[in-house]
Amino acid sequence: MTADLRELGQSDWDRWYATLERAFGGVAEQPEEHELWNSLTEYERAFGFWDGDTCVSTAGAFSFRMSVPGGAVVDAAGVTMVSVAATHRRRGLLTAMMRHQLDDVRARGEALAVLTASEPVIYGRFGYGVGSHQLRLEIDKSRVGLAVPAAADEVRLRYATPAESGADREAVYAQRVAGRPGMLARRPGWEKLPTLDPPGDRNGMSPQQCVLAELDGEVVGYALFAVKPEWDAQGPKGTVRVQDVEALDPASYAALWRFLFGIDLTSTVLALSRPVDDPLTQLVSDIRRCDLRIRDSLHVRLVDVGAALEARTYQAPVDLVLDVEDAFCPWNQGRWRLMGDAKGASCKRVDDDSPADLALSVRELGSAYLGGVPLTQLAGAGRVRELRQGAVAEASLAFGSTVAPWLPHGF
Ligand SMILES: CC(=O)SCCNC(=O)CCNC(=O)[C@H](O)C(C)(C)COP(=O)(O)OP(=O)(O)OC[C@H]1O[C@@H](n2cnc3c(N)ncnc32)[C@H](O)[C@@H]1OP(=O)(O)O
Repeated sequence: MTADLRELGQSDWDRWYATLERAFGGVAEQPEEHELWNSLTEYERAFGFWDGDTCVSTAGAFSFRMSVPGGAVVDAAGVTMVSVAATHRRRGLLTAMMRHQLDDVRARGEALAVLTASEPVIYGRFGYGVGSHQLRLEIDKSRVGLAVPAAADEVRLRYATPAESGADREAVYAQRVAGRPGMLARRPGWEKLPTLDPPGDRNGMSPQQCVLAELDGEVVGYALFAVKPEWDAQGPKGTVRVQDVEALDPASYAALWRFLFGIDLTSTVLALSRPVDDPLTQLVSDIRRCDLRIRDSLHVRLVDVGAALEARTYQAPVDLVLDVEDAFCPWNQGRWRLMGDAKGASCKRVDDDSPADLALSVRELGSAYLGGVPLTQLAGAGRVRELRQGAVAEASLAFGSTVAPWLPHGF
């Protein structure tokens, strides 16, 4: 087999994207999805292997800005649309694409690459670690109450169409980004993603609905959701599927959830992706009846260890030498001295013979980077080696985040 890696040309998008769709089972997306992903494709960052005239693999990246612990919003390559045709699988095409892409990310000066994986086993070999998780909640409303603060009564709720509420929702979202690591600042065009709602994908759900929360005439929160009406011999048993809830204050947040729980003729509230520290889990009266499930969300790769570790801040003062193993991006391999605190950090190569305090691979650094996976946990699994007593605890405290990282939507 000879296949050439080519940058994506404008006229090749349909064939290129069809290769991706086929690798995901061959069910064509709805026209609205095609149009959106076509408009968001960054052609100069999209490529694939071609076997003659046939596209046999795809990959791309988005030029994201992502929040990191401390509140900075930094460049990150959002790896996306990765596929290899089943006719060409397990011959190294993915590996070749990852090589090409990580070299390109480095050349662009982006210190981080991030992705959501179709299967979590794929990307560890390329230095990605699971850096954030998401909660799924399926709540039996008949058994679960909400302890809503009295101030929620001051919040006014009103329906708005998803389209007409776009500017208000984006303004709220934008204010939330810096406060939670792993959130993406949405560039123009991306505001369409949360309200992408092709009729062919609804499976009995209503079109997407939106409710805005207002305090003193200002929009301070929103909920995007859909309702699936269902009935059986005992009466109504519909489902409220929550796509997103964001609010700028606790009262508005609780008021929005109270609204979602109160929708008539429904018995279940289903939230597919919430942060693992979602205050909702403290509002509910019976956590067991929320059927919590946790799964991996954002996979994080430090492409430039020094620049990435300098881009975030640290919860507690830290001064450590890290011995980093990175076979796929050998420019990161070796010892780095990290000094930092809540104000800033420096991370430089160690040229002298200073001994390392911790030994870990770049994959573990990716897991710990956003503050969602404690280094103590990774050490407990034998994935971080403590070379100086106490170093794991010091590093774990410093790398932590007061707010759990979370990615609100896929890409
Ligand atoms: C960010 C995103 O877009 S995620 C979406 C990823 N895409 C998909 O899941 C679509 C369906 N799957 C595919 O298209 C392909 O199977 C891919 C892209 C996952 C893998 O492509 P391939 O070209 O077969 O991978 P490649 O041959 O480079 O494999 C490299 C190594 O990873 C392993 N590997 C690749 N895919 C998988 C997998 N799904 N599960 C376990 N191991 C895998 C291979 O066995 C190989 O291991 P080895 O080096 O020990 O031999």
